[in-house]
Amino acid sequence: MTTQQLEAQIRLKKSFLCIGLDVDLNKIPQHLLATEDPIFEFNKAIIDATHDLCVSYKPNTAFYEAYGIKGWQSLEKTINYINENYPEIFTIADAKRGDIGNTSSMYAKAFFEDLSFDSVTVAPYMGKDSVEPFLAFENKHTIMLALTSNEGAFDFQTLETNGQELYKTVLETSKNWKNSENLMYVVGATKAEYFTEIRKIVPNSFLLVPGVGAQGGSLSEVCKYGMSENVGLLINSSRGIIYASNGTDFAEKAREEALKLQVEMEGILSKK
Ligand SMILES: O=c1ccn([C@@H]2O[C@H](COP(=O)(O)O)[C@@H](O)[C@H]2O)c(=O)[nH]1
Repeated sequence: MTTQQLEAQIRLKKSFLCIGLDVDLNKIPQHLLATEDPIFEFNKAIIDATHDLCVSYKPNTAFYEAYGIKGWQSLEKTINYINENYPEIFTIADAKRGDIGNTSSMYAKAFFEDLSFDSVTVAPYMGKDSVEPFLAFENKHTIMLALTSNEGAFDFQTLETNGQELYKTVLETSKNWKNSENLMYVVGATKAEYFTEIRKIVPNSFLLVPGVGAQGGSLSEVCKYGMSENVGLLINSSRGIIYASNGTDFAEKAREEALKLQVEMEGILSKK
């Protein structure tokens, strides 16, 4: 999917919501455990109930890898289901990969070719040659960690190196990499006060913003400081939506939570 197609979906749906599909078998409704593939059945119901309210789904691969080969099969079925039934949705494999060049190329093939995700998250720690293999894929997007939502973000990301905070160096340096137009960045919703500075460096890039909902980040604060001319934000909520209920009404309740965020987003977009 191109960036322009994603922007068109945001305008059409009046939403820049990304729903996180972080499926934990201990948290999903009991009745699904009797099915052959509880993870897929859960995702399918959530997707069918919410696809018109969001522009993106983000399975975090940890929640699938934790269940071995069966989990990976559930991930494959989930991405195929989205691509076949809702091809307008922007898909994110939250896998936080990155390694020496030839290994990164194989990670990129796994997520972009084998699984057909639109994007994958990567860690910037190994530098340019670990990220450029992902950027080489046309109409695919590499979402690089910049300033994460957790407390540990302050351990390294905000430390000063050569007179500026490391996350700023990551943003600035990566703009010069080959095919950098395929880059997006992760910035946590819990760090809303940093968005003004971030927008000075990457005024037009898409930012994937996790941390609204269960982690307490504020949607309105993020939008106030982080919204670009073309919106440029994908706001993620996972647990806050998908675990709204663990009864038979789980998909309905997930829709209600997604709708609350979509309505807030529509309000923000109308004032833009
Ligand atoms: O800085 C980051 C980067 C990634 N995440 C991931 O996003 C979701 C958030 O889930 P919630 O349940 O809405 O808190 C999850 O997959 C994280 O691993 C993040 O939270 N912060």
